[in-house]
Amino acid sequence: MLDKAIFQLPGARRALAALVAFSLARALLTVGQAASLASAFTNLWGGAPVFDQAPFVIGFLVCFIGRQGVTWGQDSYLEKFASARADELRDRLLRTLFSRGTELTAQRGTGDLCSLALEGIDQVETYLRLMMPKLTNVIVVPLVLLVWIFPLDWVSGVIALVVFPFIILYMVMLGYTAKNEAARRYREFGVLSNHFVDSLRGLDTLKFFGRSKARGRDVFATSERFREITMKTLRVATLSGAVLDVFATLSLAAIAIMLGFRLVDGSVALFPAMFVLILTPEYFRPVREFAADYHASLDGKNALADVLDVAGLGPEPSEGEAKGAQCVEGLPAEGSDGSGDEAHAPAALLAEGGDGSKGIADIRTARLPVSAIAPWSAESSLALEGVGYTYPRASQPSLCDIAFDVHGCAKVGIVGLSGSGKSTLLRLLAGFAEPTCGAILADGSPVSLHADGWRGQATYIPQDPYIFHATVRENMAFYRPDASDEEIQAAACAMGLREFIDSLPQGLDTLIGEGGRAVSGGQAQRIALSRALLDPARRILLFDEPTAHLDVETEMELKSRMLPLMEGRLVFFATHRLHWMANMDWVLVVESGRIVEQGSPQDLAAAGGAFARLAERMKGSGAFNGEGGAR
Ligand SMILES: Nc1ncnc2c1ncn2[C@@H]1O[C@H](COP(=O)(O)OP(=O)(O)OP(=O)(O)O)[C@@H](O)[C@H]1O
Repeated sequence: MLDKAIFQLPGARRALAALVAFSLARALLTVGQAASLASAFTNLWGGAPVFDQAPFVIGFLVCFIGRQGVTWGQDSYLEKFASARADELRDRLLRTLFSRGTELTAQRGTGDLCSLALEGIDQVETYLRLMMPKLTNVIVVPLVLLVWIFPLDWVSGVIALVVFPFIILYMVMLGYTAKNEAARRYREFGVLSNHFVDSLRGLDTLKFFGRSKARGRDVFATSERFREITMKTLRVATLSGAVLDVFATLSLAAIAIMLGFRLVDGSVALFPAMFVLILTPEYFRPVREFAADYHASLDGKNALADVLDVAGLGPEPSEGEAKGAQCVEGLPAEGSDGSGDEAHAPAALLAEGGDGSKGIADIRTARLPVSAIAPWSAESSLALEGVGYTYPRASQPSLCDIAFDVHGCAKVGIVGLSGSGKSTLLRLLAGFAEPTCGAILADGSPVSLHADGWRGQATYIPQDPYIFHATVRENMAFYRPDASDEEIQAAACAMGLREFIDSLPQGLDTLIGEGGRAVSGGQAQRIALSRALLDPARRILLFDEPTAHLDVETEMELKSRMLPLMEGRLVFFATHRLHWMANMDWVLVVESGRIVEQGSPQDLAAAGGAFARLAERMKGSGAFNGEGGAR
């Protein structure tokens, strides 16, 4: 019944202790209420004057008001606790999404993550608010009431005691059924969210290929499945609640009937009979309240497990799981807030034998120091040693034994056939993912490129840079919101955006991106390049096929603007278009996740090895001609 995940929340033990105290107060006040009422009633039955009952009436009122006060105190305490935990979880979740977003969206899907961040956290809050007090009430209240019932009427005490474990057993059995149904419903909701977002994103493609109606039917079918599972879960919930109610009512009736018979034959006095009769419904009330909300809170329970898992706070995988997975992410150090600010050891350094096979538990507990990364300069160096990477859930590594080093403001080209691992290598260099084995050294010290110290000085420019729903100015000054108009205008000129901006109705203040004015692929690239240009602190540029979908004329024009931007910076440039390699200082040739050749472009071209073969194979698609021009 008690969800262990709750204990992973800060202050959960203290909150449970406070709730136990509230439950205890509630139980004692209930006893006070019952005793006052039973006394007054017994006295009146015995012919005592009405006015003499004033102390009992006052006692009853005091207990009644006290009980309302306890409920109010408990609710407000929990309100604060639940909303503080929900805020922390939302904060933690969002920071994890911003830090490991690309990896997580690939794993779980955008729609699922959106619903987790929006609805999921609300469900967790409701879950904490509803279930924690109900749980302590179920445990504490019946126990306290039994302590009072037994001495006064042991027969009723025995009936209540015998019935209670059956009720709990029944609840546990139903709980399992409901849990499975709710887990299925929760999973289905994630599928539905992903399906919906995916359909919206791919609407153009679906329309173009005449598949939008079929896709609409798919979304309908998924929604229907979700509806059916929801109805099934509700059926289980309603039925179980009703059965539990009947069970509790029958037990109550049994105690009442027994009391009635014994009252008539004189084996029990009126006061204990009244007292027990008043307390019995209170004895079963916590169980009924728990059962009534149990099903409603299951989504929150699933969401809590999910949030903790995504935010990296979930239960640690077993040794076996860890060994089975070659991919072990860099994990925040103890006390870390997960922002990546703290130094934490790259998992690679902790893996034995360089294959990432050491147990995850060892890795979580290991605390090797990781150096801070200094701002990149002409004297800096970066070395990858035996680096490998396996995507989560992938059976094969995408990168193996990657080793190279770069010094100062070098321009490094990364080439290879489609699927060879260029983007994966860039993702590691951008700090989007941690190597699963091997080590990364900056200036000779182990580092995690996941840390802000690296990310803060790197710019990642993919094939389709993301244009935010914001003004042109905001999009360009993304890394430096304080950039002056003059600086933005200068960047616009340098990147060939002048004409485009002049053509916009509100110039730099025109809204672009989704829901605003659309921009072409080339314009998006220029905006992304302006972002890097406007922030001189960004001395590391990571290009992932930035011109792959541009026509040759646009590419050549853009190239003439990009090359000056690369000067005085460390550049990694992954591309299929080999003419760029003539402008690089060093080239890495990747095949099936391994670097098969590296060297200066001229040496590689002369060597007649993998690079020369690749150039031969790519003739006609912007091949390498040794002079930096496409042919
Ligand atoms: N999210 C992922 N999960 C599992 N495997 C992946 C994932 N992304 C890429 N891969 C696999 O990793 C390998 C390398 O992919 P990567 O995208 O790095 O290649 P690439 O050289 O950049 O290809 P391209 O030139 O087509 O972009 C491929 O086999 C690919 O299928």
